Amino acid sequence: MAEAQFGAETSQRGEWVRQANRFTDRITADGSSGWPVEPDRYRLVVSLACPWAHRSVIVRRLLGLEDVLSLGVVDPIRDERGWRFSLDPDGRDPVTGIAHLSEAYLAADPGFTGRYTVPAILDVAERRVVTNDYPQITLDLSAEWAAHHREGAPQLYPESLRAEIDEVNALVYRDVNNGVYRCGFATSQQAYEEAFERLFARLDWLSERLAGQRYLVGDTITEADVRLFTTLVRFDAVYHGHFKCNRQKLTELPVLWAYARDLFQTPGFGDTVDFDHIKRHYYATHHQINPTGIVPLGPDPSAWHTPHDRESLGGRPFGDGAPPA
Ligand SMILES: N[C@@H](CCC(=O)N[C@@H](CS)C(=O)NCC(=O)O)C(=O)O
Repeated sequence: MAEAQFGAETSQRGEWVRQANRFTDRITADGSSGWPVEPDRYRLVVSLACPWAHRSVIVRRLLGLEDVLSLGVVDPIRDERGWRFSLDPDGRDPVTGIAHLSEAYLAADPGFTGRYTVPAILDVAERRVVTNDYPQITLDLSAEWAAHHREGAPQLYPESLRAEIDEVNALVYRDVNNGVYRCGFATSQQAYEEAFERLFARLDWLSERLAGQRYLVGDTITEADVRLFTTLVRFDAVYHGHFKCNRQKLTELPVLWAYARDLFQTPGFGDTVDFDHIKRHYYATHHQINPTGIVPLGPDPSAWHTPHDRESLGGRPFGDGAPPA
């Protein structure tokens, strides 16, 4: 199933072209979208393996939204019906009662034929997907859910920095976040090489930028750091080998490695990383690029805890605010 779905997203030149997000409704503070922000009404469903979903897990935690927006975690290994709640008792999500995420997609649109993707926010009572629009989900957690943020929550998407954050995010998305997939899912040598060159050129650009500043935009953590982190933290575990992104390992790129460790050691980042889910998902489910399904034992993750020495660059992770508890 996964192979056929990936086939539909492969161009004639062998390039990977990601499907558009189908459910783009927004949950808003004023309810004008028809989906008002409301504690306990919605459920965020993620795979801990998935970098797009990981963004929302980090942002939810940094903003202290755990008590108002619950989290469902699917099994990193999908079956023929896609993501499933087989980690939960009786194989059902304890809040919505569904066994497969596809049930919530089909409840929203019985004719849906795309991939059933995470992250998705479900309306609990209706057991249906409201949105799988992952770039908008995190921005809305910042802007629309502000009334429910914890005290001292950071401004991840401040008005004054939005243009710069958007600009950095667009480049990081094209060349890095999605760039690793374009390497891994390329089906022609040329498409792979083009994606590879763009990826590492952008990592060089990021290294230069981050050599003199602690965070990507401004002097505190923003949405831009969250988005880059979820790719960097997977780099050596899966992208370097499985997706053939192997000019260097992250650990061989000193600035980015220190930057990634700095974030990893910040509450909300490293404590949301699950290397077991990450490695099993990528290596065991992309049969077209790893037919044996063997999951490598390395790399040793203990290096993530070594000192990063980036405090001297100035900046404080949460500005005047406090880290999440
Ligand atoms: N919604 C986006 C991005 C989210 C995404 O790709 N999530 C992956 C996991 S990292 C997924 O859910 N894949 C399900 C599948 O391929 O069937 C998309 O449709 O491409």
